[in-house]
Parts: sequence; C-alpha cells; structure tokens
Amino acid sequence: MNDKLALPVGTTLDRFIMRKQEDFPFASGELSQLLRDIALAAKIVNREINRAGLLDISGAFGQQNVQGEEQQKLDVIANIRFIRALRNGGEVCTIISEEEEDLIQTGNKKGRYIVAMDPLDGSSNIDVNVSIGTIFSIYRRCSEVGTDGTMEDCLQAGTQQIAAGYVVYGSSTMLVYTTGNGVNGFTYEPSLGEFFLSHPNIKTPQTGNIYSCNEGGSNSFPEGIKNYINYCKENNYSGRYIGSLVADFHRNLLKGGIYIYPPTAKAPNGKLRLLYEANSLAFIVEQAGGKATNGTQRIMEIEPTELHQRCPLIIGSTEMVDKVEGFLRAEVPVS
Ligand SMILES: O=P(O)(O)OC[C@H]1O[C@](O)(COP(=O)(O)O)[C@@H](O)[C@@H]1O
Ligand SMILES: [Mg+2]
Ligand SMILES: [Mg+2]
Repeated sequence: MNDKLALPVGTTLDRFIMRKQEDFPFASGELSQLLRDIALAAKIVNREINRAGLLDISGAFGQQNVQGEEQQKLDVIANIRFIRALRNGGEVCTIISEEEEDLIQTGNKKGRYIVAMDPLDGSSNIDVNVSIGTIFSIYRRCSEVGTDGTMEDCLQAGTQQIAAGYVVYGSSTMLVYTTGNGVNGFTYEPSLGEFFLSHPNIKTPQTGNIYSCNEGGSNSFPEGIKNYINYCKENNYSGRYIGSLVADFHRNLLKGGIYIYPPTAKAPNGKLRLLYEANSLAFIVEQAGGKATNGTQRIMEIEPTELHQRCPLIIGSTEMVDKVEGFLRAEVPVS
C-alpha cells in the first residue's frame, strides 16, 4: 500500500476510489466507475432492507433458485437492483448471480469486467432483523471486447480477481473491499447518502478466540473438524454464529476468529459457493493478513468448473486456519 496516499478517516468512498485509481495498473477509470455502481446499488438495497418490515417485501418470493433454495423477496429485489446498476453503469459485460442459473449478459459488449455476486447473503435472517449482506467479486474478461462474456471469462480462479468486497447491512451499513492493495472499510451515512472511510487498511489478528460454525450438523463433520471444535471448547473459545456469512466473517475479520462451513451429510461439498462467496472473502482475508482454505487447498487456487459449485470453507485468522488444517491432516487430536 502506498502510504503517502493514506487517506484520512472520513474520506468519501468516491474520493478514495479516485485517489487510489493509480494503484491499479490498468487505471482507466472503468474499475472506479464499476465500484461506484456497486456502491449505488448497495445504497438502494440498504433502503429496501431498512423498510422491509413496513413494505410487503418480507417473506418468500414463491419460487426456488438454482440452488434449490426458497428465494426470499429481498433476494430477488437485491438481484434486480444490482443487475440494473451494473447494466446501466456500462462497465460489466457479464454477471454471475446466486439467484440466476445462467450467465446474465448485460448487453454491454464493450464492458471489460465480469461480476460474480451473492446479492443477498444470509437469507434465513432477512425477516428476523439480523445482519445480512451482499458479496461480490470482479474479474477482467479474457475474451474479446465487443462480444458477450463467455463461460471461460466466468470460470476464472480466485487468484484472477482484480477486486472483491462485501456490504454488511447491520446496525450500520458498511462496504468493505480490496483491489489487491489492502482492505478498506466504509460506513454509510444515510442522511448524506455517502459512504465514508471508517476502517482504513484493515489487518486481521493472526489469532483469536472466536469460532463460527453451525454445530447443528456436527455429527457428520469430518473428524478433524470435530477435533478442532473440541479444541476450541477445551480452550474456552467463544462460539459465535449469526448464520449470515458476511456478518460472521466481518466480526472475525476485525476481532480475530475463524468461520468454518465443512462438508456435511446434508452438504457433502460444503454449503457455500466458490465464485461469489468463498473466493470474494478469501481475497479480502488474504489482503488483511488472514487465510482461506477448503481444508487441503487455498480457496483462491481452486479451478472453477461450474458457476454455482460449492466448496468447504475455513476462513479467518492464519494461526487458527493452520490449526484446523493440522487437525484435518492428522484426523487425530493434536494437543
Ligand atoms: O443455516 P446454515 O446451514 O448454518 O447456513 C448458513 C449459511 O448459509 C448462508 O445463508 C448462505 O448464503 P445465502 O443466504 O446467500 O444463500 C450464509 O450466509 C450462512 O453463513
Ligand atoms: Mg450467501
Ligand atoms: Mg444469497
């Protein structure tokens, strides 16, 4: 990170993006515009979320998505809002969304970017006023400009991400992202309609004492994961599980901790999606000094073969992730 360009807390996102543009080798303003388009959609979705209880936008939408999950109305609304903002912005040729089976061609054939997104993360928490989020990854297309994006453009490994981030709609709304030059967090000020730099250059602690895992499925966890959970309990770690990946990840990023969604009988490949959940957060955590693995392989080195493929996710403070990998290698208790 170029410290002479360290911007003060309170800098608007717009100004931050502009000043940081020269950090990016292809600095042509297109990525900056794309980040602004995402921030705009986040502001609109934030407004919908805040009013969900008042408007008829809570509850199920009445159809299932490609994952076989019951779509919530806000899943669909967030999906529409982000697609519209990216289409109107003109920088994105193709979108991969959790809520759509196939590629979404925006018609912006001159667009140089691909966006993979989870428009609304933590859907099970929408109607109960618990923090939810949006997750996104940005890739540069490898196909020729002037055509629609291809499947090859969309199945790039996480190491090819040029930017990634998330929005957490919680007690405050924050946008956290990286372009490969560190991680910065911005807090939304609704009365001014602006995101302001509130968490510059986020670094996650090397270790912590918080573990996040849905132990409800632990009977079918791999032995190594069971042993790690026991290790956490023997060492009086705190169990914290919101059930919204973005919110659990964000807490652990700031305080130190680990989030684990292993393979289970119900989800033999884990539950979370590689392209628009695991890869995005893996880029963020690595840029913040942490680590992300599927238990044996660095998440960002997994070569995608399907748009909506799932993978086990173990992500957070480096020493804690290393410990889990040790337990998995040993599959016997490691003191
Ligand atoms: O209910 P479970 O099995 O613990 O799963 C919760 C996980 O599933 C998710 O809700 C999946 O994301 P979506 O809500 O975007 O489908 C994560 O946010 C969360 O961490
Ligand atoms: Mg999700
Ligand atoms: Mg979702």
